[in-house]
Amino acid sequence: MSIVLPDSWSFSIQFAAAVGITDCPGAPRLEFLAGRDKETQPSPEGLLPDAAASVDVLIERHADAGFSASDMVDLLISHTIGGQEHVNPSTPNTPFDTTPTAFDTQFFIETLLNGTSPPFGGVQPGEAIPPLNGAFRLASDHLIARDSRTACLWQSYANDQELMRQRFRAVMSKMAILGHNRDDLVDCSEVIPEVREVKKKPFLPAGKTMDHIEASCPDTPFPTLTADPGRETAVHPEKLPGNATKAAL
Ligand code: HEM
Ligand SMILES: [Ca+2]
Repeated sequence: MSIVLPDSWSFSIQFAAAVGITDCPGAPRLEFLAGRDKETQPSPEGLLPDAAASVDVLIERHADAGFSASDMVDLLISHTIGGQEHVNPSTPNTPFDTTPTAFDTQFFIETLLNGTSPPFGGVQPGEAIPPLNGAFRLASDHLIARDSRTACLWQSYANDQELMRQRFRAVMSKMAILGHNRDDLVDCSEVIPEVREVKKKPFLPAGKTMDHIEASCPDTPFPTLTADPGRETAVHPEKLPGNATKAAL
């Protein structure tokens, strides 16, 4: 049997995301459903969540789209392989954790380190002080990591790669069918490549101790982690994959 699939931007975006993350050790193998219609209208202004917004507003925005506060945390697992160039253009290509090429739990550890390294030129709207030179922290991630509604789930991922991976797969399946009837789509998950394991165990960046963790879940202590040896870690964005070319331009 052959299936004719309509080509569409949403097909390409979903497919590229599901295939793309398999390049990062630790990523889940996402479900991939094909068969979306062509959609040519731009999204209305103001619908995307703003890194400078309060947690109340961010929770409301996600609720509008059918996502709970816990779903919002689960979607933010994506930031373990993220970075920025538009929130503070004076520090382009700065990552959200020290391992932006690994789909690991470092994002949930490092967002809870206290902020000690203000960017040269000052903190911009949507930015919070990062814990390491060369790293970047979104104000939204900083607040959600510490908010009483989300802090315990946030912390639960700090030392649990498998839970984090499973929850990301589940919430991405939910996001993928927004505005669609699941039964109208075709499950093509088998075309998504196999994934690799992340080798390194969760750690504190060199130079940090447990005293630098701003533990924010009253129910459970933050897991005890060991710091990498050596001098305090500095993140060197120009050494990240893909950035060498950008730096040379
Ligand atoms: C509270 C919700 C969210 C906020 C406020 C937020 C905000 C941001 C901002 C401001 C950036 C930097 C963009 C730039 O300067 O180039 C970013 C990057 C990124 N975000 Fe989010 N985001 C949110 C949710 C999500 C979700 C749901 C996903 C995917 C499931 C996601 C995936 C990413 C990725 C992969 C990057 C890195 C892009 C790159 O490296 O070029 N984010 N986010
Ligand atoms: Ca990472």
